[in-house]
Amino acid sequence: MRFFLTLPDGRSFALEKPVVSVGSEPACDVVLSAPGVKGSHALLFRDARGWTVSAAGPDCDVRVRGKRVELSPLEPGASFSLGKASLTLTASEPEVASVPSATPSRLLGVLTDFASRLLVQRPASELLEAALRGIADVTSADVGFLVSVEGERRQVLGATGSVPASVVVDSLVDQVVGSGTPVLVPDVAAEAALAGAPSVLALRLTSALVLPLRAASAPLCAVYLGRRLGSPPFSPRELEEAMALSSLAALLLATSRELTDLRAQVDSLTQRIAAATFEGLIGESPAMRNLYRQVERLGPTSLHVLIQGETGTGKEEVARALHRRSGRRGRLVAINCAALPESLIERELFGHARGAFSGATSDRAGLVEASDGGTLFLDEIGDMPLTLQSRLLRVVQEHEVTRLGEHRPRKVDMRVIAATHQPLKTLVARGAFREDLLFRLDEVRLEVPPLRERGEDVLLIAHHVLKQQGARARGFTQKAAEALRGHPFPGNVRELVSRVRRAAILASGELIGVEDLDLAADTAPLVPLDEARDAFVLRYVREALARSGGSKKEAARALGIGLRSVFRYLGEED
Ligand SMILES: Nc1ncnc2c1ncn2[C@@H]1O[C@H](COP(=O)(O)OP(=O)(O)OP(=O)(O)O)[C@@H](O)[C@H]1O
Repeated sequence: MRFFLTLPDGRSFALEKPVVSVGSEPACDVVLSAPGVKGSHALLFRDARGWTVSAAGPDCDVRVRGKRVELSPLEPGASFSLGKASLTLTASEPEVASVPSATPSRLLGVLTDFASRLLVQRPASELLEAALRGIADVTSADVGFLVSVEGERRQVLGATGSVPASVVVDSLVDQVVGSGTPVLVPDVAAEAALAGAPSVLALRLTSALVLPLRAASAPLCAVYLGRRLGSPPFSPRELEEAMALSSLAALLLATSRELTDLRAQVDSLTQRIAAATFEGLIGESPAMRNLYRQVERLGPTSLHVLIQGETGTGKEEVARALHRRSGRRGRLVAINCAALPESLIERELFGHARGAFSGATSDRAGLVEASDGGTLFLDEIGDMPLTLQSRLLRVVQEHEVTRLGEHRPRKVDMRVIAATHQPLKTLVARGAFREDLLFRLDEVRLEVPPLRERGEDVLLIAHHVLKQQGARARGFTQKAAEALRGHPFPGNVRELVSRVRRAAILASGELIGVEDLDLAADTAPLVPLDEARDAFVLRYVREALARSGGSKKEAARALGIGLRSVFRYLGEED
């Protein structure tokens, strides 16, 4: 059954779309100029029960049998009025027997195929081919092809049979690409403008259906379906089914593209991480590369090293890297001076003789002896009690240790690496740290930069942690990546690692979002504007410095400010 709208001037408008707009504006499907007819006055739409008329707004006068209505079903033959214009819905049997529209099982088959392709990732070209085959099958098209349109460039991406090259320069394809809406031509012969179209001639078509297929940022495609002599024309119902499938296919393509992009991103990050890894440390920022060079140079020497950096920046990792690069055959023995009470540090470090204190039931070597031939790592050296510092000085200076309760010193060959987040010079000034010990430990100093000055390293480490977790999520949303880059990370790498680990457990999809990382910007406490501005300027200047490999001159040039300003913002004297 085909439906028509008979207009006041006797013209008949075929209702071939499921929704038809009526009004005085030229953009409407049915343009009516009569008193009382608004720009966009009414919509006619079709569902399983038939056609319904609906007023487009509260001031649009729509009447059925003289009664004003907002919404009213229309029987075939029913008249209704829009303003002063009277219209009638008429129905007629199609002149040619129609092809039975896709049976539910055929539609279901195509839908199932689409769904299964969502699960098994295929290349986009394969998905497009499958979409074309599915749509051509459901609409019982005699021919079908798919053209991609990128500017002037057109390309046949797939076809159900052989398709001459001339069809790509086709006015129907132009029309669909230009408007982004489908075109249904039930009877090509009746449309003089189309009768000579290359596709119609080359494929000997009697009826055509052309649909747009757009998948996110992918180039627009047109699905061209045709029927030949002997086949009935395409129907509006087939147009609807084809459009539904084309939308689904677009979704399928968009998802496939997203997954492909994500995989490519993960692959490239994996390669970047591999190239940016040095002895367990990850980072490709100039600051970290500089650190790697220093570790490489200092590793094989026997110089004592003082590692300075904020908490959680990776000082212990740097100490381990130095030890591995030292070639020393012994172990790296670590002690955290902040974690133990004074008496325990003493026993742990220096060892004791049997009976040295109550409970000392046997002789025991300390960590200093255990590091013989290797490295002694003294973490949080700033917290080493003053009373123990002189004993430690002897160890560092003389390379000998005396166990508690003994008088005989024992020779040890170890290298000392100490780490601290505290400014030891200030501790010396306060009398809390021995200056002579500082000189001994500070033969060379390594600065581990805070994470916020390492640029993209944040993302590399985040991806590495995610991979290590073996989580379902394989990446971060754009917003989450931006939030990670913008977060100041007061707890440095340790904070980053724990945030990502937690997010990996919480995230339910392929990508970790800002909410999973608990980094929503608006949850941060507000600070006075001046403070926020200063903090931002400092961070930005440091970032510029990091990107310019530490060159203040280059950073100044990149920021468009003078060299003196760079010093000023960094709080340094020039
Ligand atoms: N560059 C890096 N790449 C990857 N992981 C890192 C990096 N730096 C540190 N980590 C990880 O971050 C965590 C903290 O590092 P580490 O314990 O070495 O920091 P720290 O500066 O010694 O901390 P603290 O100041 O508390 O002693 C560890 O899990 C470590 O493996």
